[in-house]
Amino acid sequence: MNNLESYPPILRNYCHHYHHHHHDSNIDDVAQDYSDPVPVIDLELLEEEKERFEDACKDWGLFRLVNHGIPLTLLKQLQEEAKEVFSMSYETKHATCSESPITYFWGTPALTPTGTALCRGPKNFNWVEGLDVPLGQLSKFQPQLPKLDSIRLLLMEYETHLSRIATTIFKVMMKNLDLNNNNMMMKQTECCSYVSRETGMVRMYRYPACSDTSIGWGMEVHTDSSVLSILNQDDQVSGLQVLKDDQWLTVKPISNTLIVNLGDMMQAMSNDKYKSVQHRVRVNKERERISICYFVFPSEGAVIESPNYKPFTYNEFREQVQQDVKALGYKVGLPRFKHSC
Ligand SMILES: O=C(O)CCC(=O)C(=O)O
Ligand SMILES: [Fe+2]
Repeated sequence: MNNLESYPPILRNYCHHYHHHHHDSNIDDVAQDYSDPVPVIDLELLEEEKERFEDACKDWGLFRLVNHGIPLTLLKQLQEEAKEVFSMSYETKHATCSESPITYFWGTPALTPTGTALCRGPKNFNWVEGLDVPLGQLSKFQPQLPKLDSIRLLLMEYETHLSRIATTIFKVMMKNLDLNNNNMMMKQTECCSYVSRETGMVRMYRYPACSDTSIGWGMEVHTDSSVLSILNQDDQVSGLQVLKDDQWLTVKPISNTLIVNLGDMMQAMSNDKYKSVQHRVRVNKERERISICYFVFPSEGAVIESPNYKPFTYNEFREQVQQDVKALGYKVGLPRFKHSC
């Protein structure tokens, strides 16, 4: 591991013995062959290839998006700049929390910001650092650090693409689910209530390499609470795994593709026809991994209604999740809102 001072102190202690192993040859899990069981969906052919798209939503809850219209240069530049931001010293990153809406965390993001993970022991937290970026606020502030300001501008450009993609995908889903004339949709004026730009966010992650196999996960098994999540993952280093038919599959890094996963809100809106997919992130032994994840949510106050569920808003869902994590240590999620509960 190079650039030791960029890592949170506990991570340094656990991984510093490793850096002399770092070399680029002999990396077995870089995708060289493009065979990957993950369904490939062409953004321009969502309606033409309806069946393939429907199967991906029902059987996988995840797909690989191609022909997404985001310039490859933008995807790569974001990856590079995210890497640079993470390579700043830990103290610098930590200090950015207090000066801008962008917040830095490490350990478990769900339980949050810094500090709390310290007392839980090095093997009990997630092997990840992250930056939380509320997209609705990007145009309203200017970070002092030039690196942060530069990534802020890139993210603003990226966000216009992501919201276009999320809206396009969501509209076709609503059509396929035959929800266009549904009560839920009629009450809210537009589908945009369910894929809101204002509440969208990006989380950038760095998963440090770690050869210590007793170290747990980059991120433990979970489903996303979002409507949709769109992931720009490192195009060299793998880590993301998805549960399909009770088996864990590694989602290969393939340049110029995005990974879209359906979140809990989408599963509820579809009345469980579509799946909010379970996934996790493994720690890579040899190389650190960067991923940039976009989450889109319903707008504040948008009510989710479907036969299996009591009507609820995303805010109610989020609060319930926070409460459960605090009280039980894990997220219960959708079952809390089912009629049978
Ligand atoms: O880093 C990744 O590949 C996935 C991250 C993720 O699952 C999440 O942020 O919810
Ligand atoms: Fe996730």
